[in-house]
Amino acid sequence: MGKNIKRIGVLTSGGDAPGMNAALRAVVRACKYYQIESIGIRQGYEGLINNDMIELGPRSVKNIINQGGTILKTARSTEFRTPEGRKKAYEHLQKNNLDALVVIGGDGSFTGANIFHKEYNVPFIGIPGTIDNDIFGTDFTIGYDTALNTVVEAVDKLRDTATSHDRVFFVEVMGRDAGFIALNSGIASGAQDILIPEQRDSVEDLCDSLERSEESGKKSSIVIIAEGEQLGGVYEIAKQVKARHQEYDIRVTVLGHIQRGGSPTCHDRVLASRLGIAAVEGLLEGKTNLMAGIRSNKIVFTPIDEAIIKHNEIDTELIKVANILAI
Ligand SMILES: Nc1ncnc2c1ncn2[C@@H]1O[C@H](COP(=O)(O)OP(=O)(O)O)[C@@H](O)[C@H]1O
Ligand SMILES: O=P(O)(O)OC[C@H]1O[C@](O)(COP(=O)(O)O)[C@@H](O)[C@@H]1O
Ligand SMILES: [Mg+2]
Repeated sequence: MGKNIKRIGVLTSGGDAPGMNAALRAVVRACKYYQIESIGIRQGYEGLINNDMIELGPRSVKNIINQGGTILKTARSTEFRTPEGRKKAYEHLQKNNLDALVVIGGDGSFTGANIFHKEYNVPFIGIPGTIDNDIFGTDFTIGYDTALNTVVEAVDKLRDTATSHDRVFFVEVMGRDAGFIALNSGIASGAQDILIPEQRDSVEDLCDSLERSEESGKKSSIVIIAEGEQLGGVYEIAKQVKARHQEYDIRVTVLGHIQRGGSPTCHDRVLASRLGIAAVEGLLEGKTNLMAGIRSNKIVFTPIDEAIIKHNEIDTELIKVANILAI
């Protein structure tokens, strides 16, 4: 076993994501399997700063594989962004004899862990947990598949009412700076147009698309807009379309945090289970400053700097698919 790791601290940080519990369960059970101890840190980095931790064993994580959210709770900790906050965190880490950390979170959480490592040399491995799927080094982040399915289910319902009233629906989905949720849910829910931050869009193009839809005989349309869209917010975009087409009966729906909850899909549970075990095994092999991810269905470790700085490109084939099917 590498680096004398006997006690691992595990935390969930940043925005919660369905499947974080499944990842926690896998970390705790892998620790037991490899005969080391696992300690749960509550509320992300806040728990390190406030010494809020709990010993975990295989039975402490029973009945959570199917639960959304995170039983450890999560936080966006402003104090951890300060050297003083991280000093307190390190003191409590030492007090609890933690030899390494598993950080389940997004790019922000990894940035924090990286800075902490540079200052105090604490080994850590990150597990990508965010619905946004915006992390380089993995084909999928934990929670993304569940969020996609939630969006598709919701848009299917909107389609029923859109069709009944011959309306145009503008639906805003999450994705702070990324269009993965929008693009994939848009294809799966049969959207007429999909607006994502990675692409240059214009209200003119959007109107063209809606006009084409009318000309081809469609009586109602759904437009999916990522919250990070550069053109502006969904209400503003809807207003601009209405100004050009007063005859359109437009409605706006912001799906919001409903996308962050719910029981994780099979895909997210399996992904989380694999990554949780990989993170523990990585630490025991002496690995650090890496993110465990999955690419082409194989576990891969990516340097954390790369995971933070690089970005997954939007697949242009998917954009083509969306365009062809909107005919
Ligand atoms: N530059 C930073 N320095 C120290 N800690 C950071 C930094 N960026 C993020 N963090 C920590 O990670 C937490 C989670 O980051 P956030 O961006 O909110 O979510 P996510 O990890 O989901 O991207 C922050 O609340 C903060 O405690
Ligand atoms: O939960 P909050 O603080 O309202 O933040 C909302 C943001 O969190 C997300 O749901 C997930 O982002 P992170 O996983 O990076 O935290 C984004 O899609 C959204 O922009
Ligand atoms: Mg983030």
